[in-house]
Amino acid sequence: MEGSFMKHGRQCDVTITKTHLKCSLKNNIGPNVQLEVSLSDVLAVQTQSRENSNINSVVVHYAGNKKDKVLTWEKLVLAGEPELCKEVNNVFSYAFADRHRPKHYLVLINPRSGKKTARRIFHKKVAPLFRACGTTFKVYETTGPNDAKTAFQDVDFSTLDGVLVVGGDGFYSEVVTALVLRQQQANGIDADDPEATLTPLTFPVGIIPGGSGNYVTKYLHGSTDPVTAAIKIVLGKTTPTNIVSLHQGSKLQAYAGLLLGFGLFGDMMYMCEKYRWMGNVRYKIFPVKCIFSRRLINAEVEYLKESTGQWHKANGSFYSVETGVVDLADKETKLVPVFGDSALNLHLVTECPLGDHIKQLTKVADWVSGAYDFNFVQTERVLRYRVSLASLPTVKLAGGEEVLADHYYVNLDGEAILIDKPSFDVRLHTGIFQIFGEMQL
Ligand SMILES: Nc1ncnc2c1ncn2[C@@H]1O[C@H](COP(=O)(O)OP(=O)(O)OP(=O)(O)O)[C@@H](O)[C@H]1O
Repeated sequence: MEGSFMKHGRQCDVTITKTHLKCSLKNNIGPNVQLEVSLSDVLAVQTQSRENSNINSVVVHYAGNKKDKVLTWEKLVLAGEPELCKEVNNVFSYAFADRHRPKHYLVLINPRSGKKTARRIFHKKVAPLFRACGTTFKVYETTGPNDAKTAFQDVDFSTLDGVLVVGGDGFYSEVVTALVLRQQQANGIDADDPEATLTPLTFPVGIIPGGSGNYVTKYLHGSTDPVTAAIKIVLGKTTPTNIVSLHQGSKLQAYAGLLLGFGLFGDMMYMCEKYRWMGNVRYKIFPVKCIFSRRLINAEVEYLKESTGQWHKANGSFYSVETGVVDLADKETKLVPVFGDSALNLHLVTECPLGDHIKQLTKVADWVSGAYDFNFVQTERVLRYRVSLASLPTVKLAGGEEVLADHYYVNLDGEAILIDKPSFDVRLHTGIFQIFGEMQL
């Protein structure tokens, strides 16, 4: 369709094709200003009638592209005769007839995430966008750790188009764990059984970054901007993602959606959690301190190889036993994140000179390819693995239970989990849910 509107008192000729909206804004002192918006970037269209006037307006909300993969919420306001505005609205309704956009969300906010700004981020930057796009939401603010599941009481999950997490990676993992557990309970599956096959979630999960690291959003959108994340959620495209279960004894500890690292990474996270009051500066101090006091841990690692379907064994002393749930794969000179891979890359880091170790860790931190191509890093593509710490000293508790005498930790999505049993199990569960957004390579 074609039509002439007014924009800020100037004539604006609009053409809407099957794929684009094109505007040509008359400019008296220079060439006309052209604007072209792909219909796939249109977030919503509203028509507004003006009191005591025979002119209405159409507001087109769309995603604008800034540099560094950041998206902006843009509005094009066009004034025109009521019939013309109605026609524009009809054209968009027709063009969008077969597109499914989420309509109703459950939003969980961790008010203590990062710099404690998650609440403000959601209400000031995200909620107005959702409202403009006609989406409704129910908000729950947690009152402390492990409170996310309280939000699920009285929620009819069949009416939800998604659950949104406003916070950091640790909170994402807490919410995902609570959602996956709820789904298993509803389907009579014992999540404490490491052999259990999990039932997937029936709705996508989205993240509005509000934490300190925000790596899941960084990996997925290439930016940690909350408006970009909100726009991706409104656009409704999703990516399948995996989780990894961590079992100790006969108990599920948690599900990880980002990473799981035992040894050095666990120690680093434990120290960062212990000194949380120091703010983000702790992430600069303690990783370095932990590298200089790195400890070798005697362990036997059994792993189920993807290629052979057979169990294999590695015995020795390791600085770390680590896996990315979102894998990092070599692509030209960079490491790029891979969601929903068919296997885990298990990295076993063995004895090596400190300088080489720092070089290797720096490559990982800088996302440089070849970060795992060192002779002291053994990498295997696995579906699951078991770490046995049977050779480490243990003590008997009053109740007779035997626990490890020293403290060891797993870094699970940025949270430190104490490993006090002589073994733990890690298992990949593929395609357990969809996450809002598309990979930006
Ligand atoms: N209301 C709350 N008060 C205190 N802690 C909370 C609350 N709600 C959730 N938590 C806990 O806070 C922990 C950290 O939260 P989150 O991941 O959002 O922030 P972060 O650690 O600053 O960010 P990142 O993980 O990206 O570095 C989570 O493990 C979560 O269980």
